[in-house]
Amino acid sequence: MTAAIVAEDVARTYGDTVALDGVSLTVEEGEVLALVGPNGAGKTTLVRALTGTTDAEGRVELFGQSPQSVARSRVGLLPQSFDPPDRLTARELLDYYGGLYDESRDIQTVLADVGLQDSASTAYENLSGGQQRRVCVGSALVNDPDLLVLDEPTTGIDPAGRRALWRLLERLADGGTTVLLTTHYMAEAERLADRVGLLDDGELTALDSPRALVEAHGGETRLTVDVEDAIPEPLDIGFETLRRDGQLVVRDVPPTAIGDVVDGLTEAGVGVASLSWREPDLEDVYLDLTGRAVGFSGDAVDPEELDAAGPVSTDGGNR
Ligand SMILES: Nc1ncnc2c1ncn2[C@@H]1O[C@H](COP(=O)(O)OP(=O)(O)OP(=O)(O)O)[C@@H](O)[C@H]1O
Repeated sequence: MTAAIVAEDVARTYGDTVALDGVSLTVEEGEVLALVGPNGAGKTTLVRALTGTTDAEGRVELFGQSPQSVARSRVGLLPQSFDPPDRLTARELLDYYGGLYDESRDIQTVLADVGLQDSASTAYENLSGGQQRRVCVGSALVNDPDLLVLDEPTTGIDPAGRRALWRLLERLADGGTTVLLTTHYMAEAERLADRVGLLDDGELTALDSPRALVEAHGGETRLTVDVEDAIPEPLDIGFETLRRDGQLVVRDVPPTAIGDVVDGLTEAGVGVASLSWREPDLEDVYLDLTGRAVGFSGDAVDPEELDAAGPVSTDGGNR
C-alpha cells in the first residue's frame, strides 16, 4: 500500500529563523497522526510544507505524488488561519467550497457533521468563534477527502463541540480517512491519534503511539495531596515529594502504598484534606521532552508559572 504521506528531510527557513530542521516521517493510509509542540515549534510550517502550500527543501509525497500533482479532491486542508467571505451564510460557504470540486458531499450532511444544522442560514460574521471554526472544518470535508489535514481544528470550540468533532474524526478514521492534525490539547492527541509526533524547535523529537511515549517519557505515577497543616522542612516520609501550588506531590507511589504516604504524613504532623492519584499521561511526556507544561488553554507554559504560588522544591526522601 502506498503511504498517504512521506516526508524526507523537510526543511524551511524564514530569514535567520529555522522553522523546520530536516523532518522525516511517514503516515500510512488510514492512520491518525497528531503533531504537538510549543508555539513556534514548526507545526504549521510542516503542515504547509506537506500540503504544498509553502516551499520547503526535502521530499514530500502524498499518495506517491508530489503535493502539487496529487488530485485536489483527495486532500482536505484546514489551515490555521482561514478567513472566508464573512457575509455568506454557513450553507452558502460550504456550497461555495463544494463547488470548487467536480464532486462534493451533500452540504446538509456536512452541516450536520460539524453540528451547524441550526445555524446554516446565519452569516459567517454573526456566528460565534467556535461556530466559525466548525464552518472551516466543514470546508475541509466537502470533497470527501482521503487525507484530511487539520491545523488546530478545535481551537476556540467549546468542550461539547470539541468532543463532537472528535467523534466525527474517529468515524472518518474508522472509514479509512487518513488524518494529520496539529493540536495544543494533549487529551485530543491521546484520544484520536494512532501516533503522536512532538515538534520542538523545528525538529521531530519523538514520534510514537501515545502509550509508547507515556511509557518512555511519562515518568512515575503521581499522588497529589491537599494538606491541612504547614509542611515541615525537611519532610522525610520515605517517598520523593515535591511542593507545588500549596499541594504536596508524591511520585512513584503504587496504589497499594497510598496508605503508607498518609501514615508518613500523619506521623510528621501533616493532616490530609484530600488526595488524588494518577498515572502519567501525554502532558507529562510533553513536560519531559519540552521542559514546558501544558496550560489550561492547551498552550505550553513554563512550569514555574503554574507554580507561582510556591516554587517547586524537591524534598529528600529514600526511594
Ligand atoms: N511567514 C513567516 N515569516 C517569518 N517567519 C515565520 C513565518 N511562518 C512561520 N515563521 C516562523 O517559523 C517558526 C515556526 O512557526 P510555526 O507557525 O510553524 O509554528 P507552530 O508550531 O505552528 O506554532 P503555533 O503553535 O504558535 O501555531 C516560528 O519561529 C515562526 O515565527
